Amino acid sequence: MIVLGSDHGGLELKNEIKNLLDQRGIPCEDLGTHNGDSVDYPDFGVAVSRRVSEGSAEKGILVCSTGIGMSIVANKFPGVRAALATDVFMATMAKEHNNANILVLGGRVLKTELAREMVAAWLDTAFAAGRHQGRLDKIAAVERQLGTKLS
Ligand SMILES: O=C(CO)[C@H](O)[C@H](O)[C@H](O)COP(=O)(O)O
Repeated sequence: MIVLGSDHGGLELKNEIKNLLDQRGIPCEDLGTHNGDSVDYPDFGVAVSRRVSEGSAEKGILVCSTGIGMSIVANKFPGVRAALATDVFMATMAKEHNNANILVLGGRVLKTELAREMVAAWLDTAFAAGRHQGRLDKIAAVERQLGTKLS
């Protein structure tokens, strides 16, 4: 299950991504926003990140105008590794090296076709593990030390 979220600045691209997931037969749930009214990106970033952090969704995709705000929000959540990507190489590395469980995109940054290629690259790439797992373990250790908790 992939959960999707956007603000008004990411709505159009999020809808395109939902089409891509539907075409590929990948189950997804759109947690909003559902229309073009101005909203606050943290509300939707939290909704998606909470689901991934709790484990009720395996992955998430977040879109705001730039992707920056959504990245800031998502990476507050324990166990979330949210990656803001702007090209196919970054989207690929986000999975291969970082095992990112949330991909973050900028709706006012990316052309639709590029974004679709990026999502496909992120989905189709395998985590390389090995030395990269050790680095993720260090991030998880920092999270435990800082005592981040969901409330
Ligand atoms: O990109 C964003 C945050 O990083 C959000 O999409 C904001 O909405 C963006 O800052 C644009 O805001 P506006 O209210 O549409 O002017």
